Amino acid sequence: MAHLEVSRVTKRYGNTVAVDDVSFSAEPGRILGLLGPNGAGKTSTIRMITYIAVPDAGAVRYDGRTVGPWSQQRMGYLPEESGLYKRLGVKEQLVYLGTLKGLSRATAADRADYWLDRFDATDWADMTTEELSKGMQQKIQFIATLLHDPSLLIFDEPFSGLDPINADLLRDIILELRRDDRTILFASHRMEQVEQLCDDICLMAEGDVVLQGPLRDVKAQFGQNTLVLEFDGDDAFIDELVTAGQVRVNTRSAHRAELTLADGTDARQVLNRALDRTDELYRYERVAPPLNEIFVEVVGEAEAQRMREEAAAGAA
Ligand SMILES: Nc1ncnc2c1ncn2[C@@H]1O[C@H](COP(=O)(O)OP(=O)(O)OP(=O)(O)O)[C@@H](O)[C@H]1O
Repeated sequence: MAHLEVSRVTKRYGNTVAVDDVSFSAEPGRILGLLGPNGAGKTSTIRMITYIAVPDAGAVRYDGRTVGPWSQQRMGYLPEESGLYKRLGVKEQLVYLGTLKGLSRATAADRADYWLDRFDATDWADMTTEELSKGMQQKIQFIATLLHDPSLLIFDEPFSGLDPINADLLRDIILELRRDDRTILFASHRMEQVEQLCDDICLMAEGDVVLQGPLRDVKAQFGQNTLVLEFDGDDAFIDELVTAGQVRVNTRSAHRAELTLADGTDARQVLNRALDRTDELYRYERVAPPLNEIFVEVVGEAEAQRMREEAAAGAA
């Protein structure tokens, strides 16, 4: 079974240790979320997996063998920045990129047609990349990543620039690839996306892995300190709880709030307050914290805030 193993890798640039003794593995049929703020070392790690860079120490193995030019043929990498040729036609470019990965022109053309159709992009086949919107370019780049049928896929912020409909389409295709037993690595700042899509996570900060494992196990470690409330009526009780230091607000809208209990606060106090102040409390649930809160706990509020700002900037 094809399997990716990153084993004690270190990468330095001058005095900067971009990646410091990092280990993790990724399995077929699962999606591993590589998560962390800017500068955490995600891109440097991906560059070693894809053999664009070589580790100063440690090794990356795919299917038991150290990565090299051989493994590049079996990997598909969607980088954060577009790597398309602006002046080439969409299909012409896909065929060319396919031949670079070892496909015959005929096979590359057939696969390009198939994927253009799946992405509802057949009409763009003769347009040049520079004529396309950022979201359309992202779809073409995604197709280029899949064309040679790689068994390992690495997606760096794959949803950037996509509207919700296309993001759903992309998500469906990623899940289809997972069902097809590909090994998938998904790097992102967007914790809610990682949470929705990933089976396993690897959280990096400043070159180190600070948390890793199956998402469900990671969440279970952090207990059920989160409350989901849905209600009708006045929501001022939430402000009172915040002012009293009993909860923090994760998300809040007119009839729904997701709150994190402060240490030492009894969930019952919050329940009683909600019952007392709202017209109707129609949902009260204790759940594991969202990934965002886990991140706050592990790396601190300042770093988490920085990452939320980056995610917001990336989504704009
Ligand atoms: N080619 C390079 N030369 C010098 N320093 C580098 C180089 N590439 C990365 N670094 C440094 O290494 C550290 C890790 O960077 P890296 O790009 O791997 O992080 P990242 O987690 O991918 O961040 P981002 O989310 O911004 O892509 C940073 O301090 C960065 O400045």
